[in-house]
Amino acid sequence: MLTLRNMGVCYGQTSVVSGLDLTLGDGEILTLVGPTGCGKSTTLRAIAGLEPLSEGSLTLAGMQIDKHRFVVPEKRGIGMVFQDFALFPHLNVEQNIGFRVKRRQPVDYWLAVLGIETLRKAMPETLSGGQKQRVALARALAHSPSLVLLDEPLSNLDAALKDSLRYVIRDALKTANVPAIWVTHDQAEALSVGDRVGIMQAGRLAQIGTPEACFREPADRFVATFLGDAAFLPGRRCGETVQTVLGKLPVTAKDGPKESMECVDLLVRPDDIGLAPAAPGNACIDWMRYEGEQRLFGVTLDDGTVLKSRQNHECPLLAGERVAARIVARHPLAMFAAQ
Ligand SMILES: Nc1ncnc2c1ncn2[C@@H]1O[C@H](COP(=O)(O)OP(=O)(O)OP(=O)(O)O)[C@@H](O)[C@H]1O
Repeated sequence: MLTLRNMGVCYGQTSVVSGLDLTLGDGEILTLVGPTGCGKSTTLRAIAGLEPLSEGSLTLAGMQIDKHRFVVPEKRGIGMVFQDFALFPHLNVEQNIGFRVKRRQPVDYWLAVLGIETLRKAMPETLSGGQKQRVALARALAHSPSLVLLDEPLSNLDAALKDSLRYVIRDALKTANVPAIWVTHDQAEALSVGDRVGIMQAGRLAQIGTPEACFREPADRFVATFLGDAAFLPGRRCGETVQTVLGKLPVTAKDGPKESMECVDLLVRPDDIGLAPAAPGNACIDWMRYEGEQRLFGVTLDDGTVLKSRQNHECPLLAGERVAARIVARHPLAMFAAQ
């Protein structure tokens, strides 16, 4: 288990990470996403002991660490997986995995679980990127770490391999039942492999929660737009519903300030909008992008609101056509104060 309390990190006088609070349970995978330079790698480096804490504390496997109590990286029991694999070039696969591991059993076990038994005598330079990353993960897990940190583990691999290897890594972490923090640039990767997702902005956690909660009920507009295509439909609040040009819609109405909002914007994603040919309709198609399995449409409603709609690839609508746009989402929409 890992606990961060108000953790902060500075480079010189510059604070780059601050106020991080989180607890990772046994076997829990947290994915960390955010724009470039927001402090994701620095957070991992501080947890690993490669940067000192400037504020707050970190508790890991009974060790309490803060700016006065430092524990060297080798004593933290953390397994690291990097984007450049970082294998020892002069050691073969089983020697890499077994490096400083006293027993043979975990080496054989992770060779088998990760499907690389036949590569045990291979040298790193003869391996593909995907194979190297499996070896790097096996090496991290063979030490029975109390935490695994993964810094962009898939970013040096091609798209098709990325999609399959992400689940291989997730399954291996779950088999080991070890908590992990997995930094990625890829929102789809973060949402699909994390038990929870943390979205960072300018050194702070803007939101942390289950992938579904962060995607559907983002804490703010930054999270809403960072996690996926987002448009905002203006409306006027009346109780638990909001009156918009697309009808009266249910919203996620809960906490404090939102209660007092009257003029609001509702988060609508491309999958929330249905289109049908209609004259006169209520909208016009501005453009269409063919994506293979689907088509993405840019649509302007008659009141000037600009939205996107994603449809099946067989949808025959074309740019310039009049359409009836409607909300097809079956969940209440997230609501923000109007801007
Ligand atoms: N060794 C360093 N000395 C000074 N500043 C640094 C150092 N390493 C990183 N920074 C700065 O700290 C901030 C956070 O960097 P960090 O690498 O943690 O961001 P990141 O979210 O991982 O970015 P990316 O997604 O591009 O990898 C950036 O402004 C970066 O320029």
